[in-house]
Amino acid sequence: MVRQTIQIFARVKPTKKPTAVYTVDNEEHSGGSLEFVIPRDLADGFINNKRESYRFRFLKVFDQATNQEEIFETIAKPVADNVLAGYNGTIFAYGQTGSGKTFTITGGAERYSDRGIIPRTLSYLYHSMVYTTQISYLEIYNEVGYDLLDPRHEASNLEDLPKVTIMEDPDQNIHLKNLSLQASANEEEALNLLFLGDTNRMIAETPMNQASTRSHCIFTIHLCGREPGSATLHRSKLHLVDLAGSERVGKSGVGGQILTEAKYINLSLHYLEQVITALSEKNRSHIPYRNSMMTSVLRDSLGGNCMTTMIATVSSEKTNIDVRFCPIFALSSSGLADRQASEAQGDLLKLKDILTQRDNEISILCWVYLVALCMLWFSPLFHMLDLKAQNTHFCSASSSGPELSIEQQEAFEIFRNDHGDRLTLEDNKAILKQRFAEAKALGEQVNQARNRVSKSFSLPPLPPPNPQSDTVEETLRSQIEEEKKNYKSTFGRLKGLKTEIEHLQHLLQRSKIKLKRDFQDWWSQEATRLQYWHHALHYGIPYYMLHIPFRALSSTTMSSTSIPLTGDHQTDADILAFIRARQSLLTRTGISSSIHAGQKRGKV
Ligand SMILES: Nc1ncnc2c1ncn2[C@@H]1O[C@H](COP(=O)(O)OP(=O)(O)OP(=O)(O)O)[C@@H](O)[C@H]1O
Repeated sequence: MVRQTIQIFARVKPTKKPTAVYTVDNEEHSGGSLEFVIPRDLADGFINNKRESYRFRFLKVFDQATNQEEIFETIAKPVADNVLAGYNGTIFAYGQTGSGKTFTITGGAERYSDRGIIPRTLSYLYHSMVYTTQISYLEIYNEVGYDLLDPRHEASNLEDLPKVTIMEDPDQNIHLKNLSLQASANEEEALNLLFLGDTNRMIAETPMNQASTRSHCIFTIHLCGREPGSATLHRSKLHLVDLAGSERVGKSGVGGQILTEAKYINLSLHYLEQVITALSEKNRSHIPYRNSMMTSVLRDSLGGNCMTTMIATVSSEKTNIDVRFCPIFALSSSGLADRQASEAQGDLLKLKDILTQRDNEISILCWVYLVALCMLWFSPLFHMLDLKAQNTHFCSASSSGPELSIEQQEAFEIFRNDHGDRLTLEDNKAILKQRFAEAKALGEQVNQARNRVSKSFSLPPLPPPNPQSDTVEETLRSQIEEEKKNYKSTFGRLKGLKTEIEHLQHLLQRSKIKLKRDFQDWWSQEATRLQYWHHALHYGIPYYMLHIPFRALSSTTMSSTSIPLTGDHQTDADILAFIRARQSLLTRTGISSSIHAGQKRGKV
């Protein structure tokens, strides 16, 4: 297996504020370099021997103008290709708080073109080949793991959520308990999971960044697929890691919970540095993975034939730049990046080596597989041969043959007599027969004892059935049936009554409304009538004249008087004119005489 080098790139965050003086130098063969010039601060004292220039080497340095597409093409695409080929991969964003790690890994929220490595990689993977894909999103906060895709995240406190724990099987494979693997059939589903996880992340405001991510987040894409035309399935995973911002505790001016978080963050970043430095050392046998949760989780995806890429994000703002305390520069100054730069030229050859090596490994694996298959087929034969050999061996050993090994002697221990001499096969058979007979006799005794015990504990026999109780039961049962029937019919009747009552209530309601309307009509007519009566009395017109139904008068007759029958705004003169007109009309039509007659008969 060819070991892959860990590749480290740097990205300078664009800024509008005054920047520290820095220069970027990207040479084709020797990689890139980033140099900062930080003038000595006189406030530090008269004697100040601090360095003013800091130069760091990376595989490539991306300056402020670099866009997200370029970052994906150079950094993430090669790793994604490697993952598609069946190898694990990890991409880290590493840097000070506010230097652009989340922007690089997830992306900015303002423009579509600001999409970061995760969305672009998902799009690339889904367009590359048909794979079954699963997503997990782990958050490591203060060295405790949480599942960011756990639906309970929104409703519960962090402490109430189940903690993700690391378990190791005998083959030293890592398993994460309580971390869900969510199947995502397409890019959209995967992006939804990313957004769900991002909303659940632990974010706090720090003096250096208003929305500083306080935890390490590992977005893992688990792939399972086969290359076209191949029957072999391969599994691989790609970890996209947004590390919590490293910060100088003194400088960030924080306390309380944020100070605790900062301590955890810095400590875990320190352990990560240790692992990365150890991986880059050629003859290093022990890699300290177990020191932190993050390195334990990423153990199978760091170093070896896994492609590990780091992008060191740098903010060139004067207030933020403190190269001496940014851990990534510690890595760079430890010579790791230097080594990588010089190794950059050999990468192409190495990749070729890897592929040849892989081909060799595959052919070796095929041979091993073939041999294993043969052994599986012939194993019964081998077993028979082995038994035969053992038998011969034993028979010869039991007489006067060669000495047995200690294990064989222990296995054959029962075949010795009281003096420790080995017995012949016939003797052994006899002993076994005798022991078998003894065991049988013992079994017999146990059975007898069991019978005795069960007899002494047996329950009294059941009383014979009582015919009288049967009839009582029968009567009771029929009574219950009768009651049930009664209940059913009563229930039916009640139901009918209820419907009837509801119907009557409805009718009542309607009658009430009608009555109200009739009363209102009657009342308005009565009011008008009273008004006329009042005027008639006033002007000496007999009461009976007003009792002639208004409808008895034809509309034509009324129109000739041009006085309306009813009206709220009639003047006294109008009403008087109406009464007079009615008086003359009654006289003309002769109705007044019949009224007189009726009045006399007491009908009016
Ligand atoms: N390359 C860039 N281009 C444009 N804006 C950027 C770039 N890098 C970062 N930013 C902006 O800078 C701000 C801080 O960036 P970001 O949140 O990614 O920093 P961070 O390193 O993840 O911080 P922390 O460690 O505190 O979470 C954001 O508003 C982000 O949009």
